[in-house]
Amino acid sequence: MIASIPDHRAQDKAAILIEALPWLSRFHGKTVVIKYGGNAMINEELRTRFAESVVFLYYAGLRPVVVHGGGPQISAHLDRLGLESTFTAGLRVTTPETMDVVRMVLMGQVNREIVGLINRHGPFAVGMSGEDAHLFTAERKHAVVNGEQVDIGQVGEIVDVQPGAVQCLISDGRIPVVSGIARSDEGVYNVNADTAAAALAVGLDAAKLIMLTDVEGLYADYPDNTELISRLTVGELEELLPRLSSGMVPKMEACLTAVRGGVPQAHIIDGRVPHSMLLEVFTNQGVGTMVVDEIREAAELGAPTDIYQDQEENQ
Ligand SMILES: Nc1ncnc2c1ncn2[C@@H]1O[C@H](COP(=O)(O)OP(=O)(O)O)[C@@H](O)[C@H]1O
Ligand SMILES: CC(=O)N[C@@H](CCC(=O)OP(=O)(O)O)C(=O)O
Repeated sequence: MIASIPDHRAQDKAAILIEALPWLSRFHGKTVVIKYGGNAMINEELRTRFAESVVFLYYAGLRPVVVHGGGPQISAHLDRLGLESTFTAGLRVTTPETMDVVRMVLMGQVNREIVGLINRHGPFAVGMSGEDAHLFTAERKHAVVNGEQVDIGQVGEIVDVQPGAVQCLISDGRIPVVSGIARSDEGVYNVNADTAAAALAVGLDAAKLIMLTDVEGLYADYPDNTELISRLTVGELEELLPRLSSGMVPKMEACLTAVRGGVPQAHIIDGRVPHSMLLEVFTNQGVGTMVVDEIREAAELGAPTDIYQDQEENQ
């Protein structure tokens, strides 16, 4: 009997699947922290596709951990209550009244919805607040405007991460879904979700931090020029940071914290594109903006680079 040859479409699918092989091998068993921003969860279709991608990563042998935001959802709820949203240097000015709404929307609405969507596929997702089991401990953070410190209320800066409870969930085959609220002996704090995701990625020694947002990645000269920067070293990012504007500031600072803290790669990708996360993890071309530490990368590849040569020349 002669075996029938599959048509071209089936062969194309096989080629796409086999392209993922080196990435499956590289990331098998590795923890990947995914920051899911409020702007990338604006409709049911996107939220459903996001949950599918997370479950796909899980079945592919990675250990996904989700840290979610919900800024637009918090603002919408404050608006319904007749309360104004005020941001200073990209951070929400958080009065005690605002803090109650932040906590309610993040844990009672956004976290529940993500957990529910992932759990359509099996008993995987477990929701947690950064307050649980001392996951995130914070201190009060001040914003800096024109070199002056400005009081922005109950906004926190994470000073300690105890990832034990998250690690237990991962070992038990679960997908932790974490909101960026932090505790302290004085009370609770509202933490920017990008910052919380970076702190957790470092605490878990993650192989990657992926941030989903509502743009393709980091643009070189936003808003005048939307040319995408596809790869950037921590040194280049440090130089660029003072010229960035609000939304991207916490995001790029978070990439810097993660990579400086030992996470090999941090990525900003477009959460409006269904399954963009899978394109980032499993395809050769990648998507969005990737931040790497050039010295660490060179050491892993075992190849001499200009940096090492420069250092030798300077010695
Ligand atoms: N250089 C830049 N490149 C891309 N986007 C930028 C840049 N500077 C500012 N932004 C803004 O940052 C926004 C993303 O940040 P944010 O609104 O906080 O998203 P999220 O809810 O995903 O955390 C973009 O929609 C864009 O308007
Ligand atoms: C201090 C601070 O600004 N906290 C954010 C927390 C949510 C968040 O970061 O959500 P996105 O990722 O969707 O922007 C806020 O209150 O909006």
